[in-house]
Amino acid sequence: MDKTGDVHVKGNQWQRLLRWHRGQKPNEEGEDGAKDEGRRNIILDLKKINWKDWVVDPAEQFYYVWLQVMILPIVYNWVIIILRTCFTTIALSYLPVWLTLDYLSDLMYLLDMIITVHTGYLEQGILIKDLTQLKKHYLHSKHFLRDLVSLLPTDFFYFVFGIQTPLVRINRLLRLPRLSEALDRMETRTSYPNTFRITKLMIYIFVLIHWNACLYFALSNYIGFGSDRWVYPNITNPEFASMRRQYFYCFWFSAQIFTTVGDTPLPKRAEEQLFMIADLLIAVLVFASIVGNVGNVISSLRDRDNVFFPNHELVKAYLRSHHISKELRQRIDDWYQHLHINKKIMRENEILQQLPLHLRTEIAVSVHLPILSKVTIFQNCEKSLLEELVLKLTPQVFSPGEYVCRKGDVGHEMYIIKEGKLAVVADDGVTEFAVLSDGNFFGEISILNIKGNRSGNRRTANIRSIGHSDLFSLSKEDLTDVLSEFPAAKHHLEEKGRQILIKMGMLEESGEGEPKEEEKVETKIKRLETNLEVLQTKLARLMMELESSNRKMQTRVEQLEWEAATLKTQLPKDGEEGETADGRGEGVGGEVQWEREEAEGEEEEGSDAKVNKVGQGEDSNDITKEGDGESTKSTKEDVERTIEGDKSALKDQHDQENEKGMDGDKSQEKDERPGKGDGAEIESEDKTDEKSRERKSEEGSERGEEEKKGNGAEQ
Ligand SMILES: Nc1ncnc2c1ncn2[C@@H]1O[C@@H]2COP(=O)(O)O[C@H]2[C@H]1O
Repeated sequence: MDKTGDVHVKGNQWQRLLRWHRGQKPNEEGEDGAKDEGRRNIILDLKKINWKDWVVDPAEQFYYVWLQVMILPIVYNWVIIILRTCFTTIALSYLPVWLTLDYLSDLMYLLDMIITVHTGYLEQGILIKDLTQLKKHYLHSKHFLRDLVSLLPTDFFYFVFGIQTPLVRINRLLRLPRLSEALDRMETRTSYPNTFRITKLMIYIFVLIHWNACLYFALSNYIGFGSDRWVYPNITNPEFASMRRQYFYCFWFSAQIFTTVGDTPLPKRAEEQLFMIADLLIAVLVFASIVGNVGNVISSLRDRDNVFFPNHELVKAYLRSHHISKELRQRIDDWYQHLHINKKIMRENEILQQLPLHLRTEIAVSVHLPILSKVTIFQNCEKSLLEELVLKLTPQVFSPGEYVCRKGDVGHEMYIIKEGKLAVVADDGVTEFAVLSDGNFFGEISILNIKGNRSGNRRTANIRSIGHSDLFSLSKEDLTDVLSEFPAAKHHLEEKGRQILIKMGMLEESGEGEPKEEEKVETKIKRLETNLEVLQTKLARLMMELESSNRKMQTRVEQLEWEAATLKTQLPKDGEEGETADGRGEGVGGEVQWEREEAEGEEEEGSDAKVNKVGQGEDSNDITKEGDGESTKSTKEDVERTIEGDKSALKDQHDQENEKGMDGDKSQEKDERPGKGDGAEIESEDKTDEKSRERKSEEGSERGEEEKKGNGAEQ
């Protein structure tokens, strides 16, 4: 692939990634194509809807739009019902219009109820879409009762009170909570929440003044138009007869009260005074809420500015109190001015802190991805790494002529140029070695620990901003974190740094560095070999120990067999002597025998241990000692257990044989068949006698030898 083709493919990759982050599908036809496809999808979706099981998700756009639509009938009822009730001329003059609008609003109320039944709700975080459940939920809720009452056909009261009494429709005002739901939704969605809040407040105040105006007109009518200066003038007077004049006069009168202007005629009658008292009390609240809300909006605007831009006032005061030079102060002012004019936001991490991490990442990616896509080292990196990286970037702005770093300083971060031009300059500040621009990076050499870098962690050059420069800084720790997972980028960065160092003659000869590496590898191999030898010796020793303990076990098992056989041979005699003598003799003899054997075992263990200790190397002391101890212990315990088991087995056997013997004598008395069992028993007894004699002679010789050894050792 040629160079341009490569760049094109990369560009597409970045565009696709960017689209993915903006929640769009990659579409080769471009933005318009995507929109058309979106529209087509909506139409297809509408066709596919099964209206019987249709359920509205409260988070989706349709629900939001419907709520906005519902603002109209609710506001209509809140404004017009009272107007028609108090201004009868207005009610009767436009009656067909009012009736049409009334029943249209009723239809919308009905539709709203149907939509509410079909609106899903969350239960344990899951949207319930089952219609029977939804119906049950709505019918049991307090909203249902309110909605139902607000839609009761109270218009039938027209037949009782007459068509000029629209007050019969007062129940329509009960839908007010739906209005506040709609306005709350709008407030969370709008991009201008402060403007929205002020508008909402003004609408509320307008409705309040309107109601007050209507009531004032109704009270004036009750007292009598023009009966004093406070009430509405006589409507027979042509100047005050028109409907428009009537309404505007009353509205103006109310507005004066609620804005606490108070330039209204003095009330004379008790009804008038009561009305004024109530109005003035409400006016205090209204005024307070206006002042409070506007104050809130202003302070939130100031807060926004303070978060978006550093507080210039504070810095100015500080500079003044410390008598900073005029020239420096001017530079600081310029810097602030540049931030404000170009809307450079410096504290984006702080602003976005309240958002969850995944949303913050998406925002950061969509804001900074176009810049990062220009940086060569990050062009092929994985999405997850980019996301990680993008959250660690800190924006910085430098003024013209300002130094970003100076040669010899310790490097703590590297920089990526978002916008602007910077020069690599000599110490005289004039000679330019290179000019860096958008998408370039610098400051990596001093933080990368490049092998052979003579400057170590010091900056190798001065970097000066030519104009205003927008940079991203990336701290050494964050860069190390990212690069540890992304070796290709690390290699690229190091390579670029090495090239610069070679050009500057600041890289130690490659020949000097390599032997050190080789030496390291050799030492490692040697250490590994020594470790292997030690392990082999340990293994051999363990094998030896295993063999010797096997042999010991075999000898002891043989001894036990021999003793068992000896006891068998003694049985006929003992049987004659009686049980007690036999048991005692066996017990004493056995104990003596086992004591001797244990002593032998201990002697042997001791000697083994001595041999081991002599043979152990320095490294393996602990392991071998532990191993020895445990194996010896376990062997000893096993043998003891075997011996005890055998002893009891022998005793049982002996007892059984005694019994058998006695039984045998008895049975012999009964069973008179010749040769039954006797011959065989006598033969076996003879053989065992021979064997036992041989064993005893062997044992005697062994004991003699051991005694000799023991004496020798004592001597
Ligand atoms: N000749 C050069 N061309 C481009 N960049 C350079 C040049 N010399 C130094 N730099 C960059 O300037 C940076 C100064 O700080 P560092 O030494 O950390 O890393 C250095 C390089 O990234």
